[in-house]
Amino acid sequence: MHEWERVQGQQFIADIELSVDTEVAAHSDELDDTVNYSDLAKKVHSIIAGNTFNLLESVAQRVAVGVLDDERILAVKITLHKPAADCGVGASDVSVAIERDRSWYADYVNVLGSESAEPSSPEDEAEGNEAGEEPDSAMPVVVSAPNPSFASFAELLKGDTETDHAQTDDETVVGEAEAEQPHHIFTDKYVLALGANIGATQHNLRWAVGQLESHPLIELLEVSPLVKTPAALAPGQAPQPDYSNAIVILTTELSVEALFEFTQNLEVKAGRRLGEHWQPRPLDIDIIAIGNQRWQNDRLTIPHPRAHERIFVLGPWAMTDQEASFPDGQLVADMADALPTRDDIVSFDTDWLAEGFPAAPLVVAEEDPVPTFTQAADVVTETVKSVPRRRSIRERLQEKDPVVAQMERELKDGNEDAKSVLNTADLPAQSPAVRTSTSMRRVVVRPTTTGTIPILPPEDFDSIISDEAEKGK
Ligand SMILES: Nc1ncnc2c1ncn2[C@@H]1O[C@H](COP(=O)(O)OP(=O)(O)OP(=O)(O)O)[C@@H](O)[C@H]1O
Ligand SMILES: Nc1nc2c(c(=O)[nH]1)N=C(CO)CN2
Repeated sequence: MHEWERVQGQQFIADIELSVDTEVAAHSDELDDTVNYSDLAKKVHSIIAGNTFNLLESVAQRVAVGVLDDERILAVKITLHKPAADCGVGASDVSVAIERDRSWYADYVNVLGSESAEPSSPEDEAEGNEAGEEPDSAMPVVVSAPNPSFASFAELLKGDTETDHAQTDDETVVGEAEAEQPHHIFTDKYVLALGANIGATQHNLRWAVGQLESHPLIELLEVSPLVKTPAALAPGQAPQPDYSNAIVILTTELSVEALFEFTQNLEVKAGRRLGEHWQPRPLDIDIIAIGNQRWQNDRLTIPHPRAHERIFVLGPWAMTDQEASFPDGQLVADMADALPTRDDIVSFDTDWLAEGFPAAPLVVAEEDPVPTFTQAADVVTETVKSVPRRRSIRERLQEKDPVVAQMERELKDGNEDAKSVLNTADLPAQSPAVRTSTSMRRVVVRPTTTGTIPILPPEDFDSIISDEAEKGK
């Protein structure tokens, strides 16, 4: 494909042959029981017109994925014509024909799903430890606390940016290594929000980022710091442990539906149970935004309908991409700063991927009850109108988190549920670490480092806060 063709556009003609079971529709005579060719034509049109491709083969394959997103379609043959192809001897029709079926689609969507190790239980992990090594019973997450005097989310990590990206001898910049590889041609940035508030939260979030990172059709661009916030609850919902959340920004050749299916599978593999809305969860992945696209179907609404009021989405997103905006032009950083829950980020960790990507999630066994807490967590309701009680970050850090305190007490009393909630049994790292980044740059990979992070007594936060403030200058 020539450069001018990509810039000026060109005409394509797609012949699409579907393999569909027509038996049901033949009996019912209902349009809903078969594939509506008008809907399909619109979809194929939006795939071809809405993306930039280098090769006819890429266009054809992307159309095949879009067609097979409808699981009633068993197989598809696509012949894609370019009637005005410039072959150097005058325009002539050039075409590519491909055939794809459901089993190809399943592999395509879950390329790694079939290869990755089976989820392991916390018990397996404990057994798998190196000789004599005790699982770390310390609270592993809080390594850095927000600077209480930060001016805005966009400014928050500015001081960190250079250090984060200074390349040392043993780091490889993925962007440079990739320079020789073909570039992904899909330009829209996909913004995903990851969250977890039960089980091995940090472990499972790192695993999920690793799964996205190693999917051959996904190019990971950015991962935000891991932020901790009180659970936003529906009115009347029982208290829950605090959430850990992060934003991942990527581009992909998967269709939105295929990406969604992949992320839903990750949630299931991490042990997500179906049930109550907004129940505590070991892994949640939402698609927050896709470039400036705005649309809705029966499974997805883009942008995510509740993203604009969630500090655990806007905060880490703004820290990662200071220029990010919603399709209406509003800056994510401004929206984060305007939220009444702005100060609810009790801590954030910019180095949370340093230990690399675990090979498998840690799953709390199906029969285990979801842990219950006898002491209330901070409860905020997720509507901007009801402003939650606000405490300063400093206050929050000085008081011990009530849920953590409660769980530590329960741990002392030998309560195993509390142990799993305290995220105590992270696997050793399996692959190079991706550092979180704080501006729109390529992900930096460096060799794995291991080590445990001790619980910090509250008084140590003061020195962290002043160090952070120093760094921010
Ligand atoms: N942008 C989106 N990203 C992810 N899921 C979405 C999106 N838009 C709509 N959904 C739908 O939401 C469903 C998830 O519902 P569920 O009750 O589990 O939501 P949740 O993740 O618990 O809460 P929330 O969507 O408020 O974060 C998905 O099955 C999906 O169909
Ligand atoms: N802090 C926080 N609260 C939540 C979250 C979340 O990710 N973080 N997700 C929810 C349902 O998706 C409900 N409440």
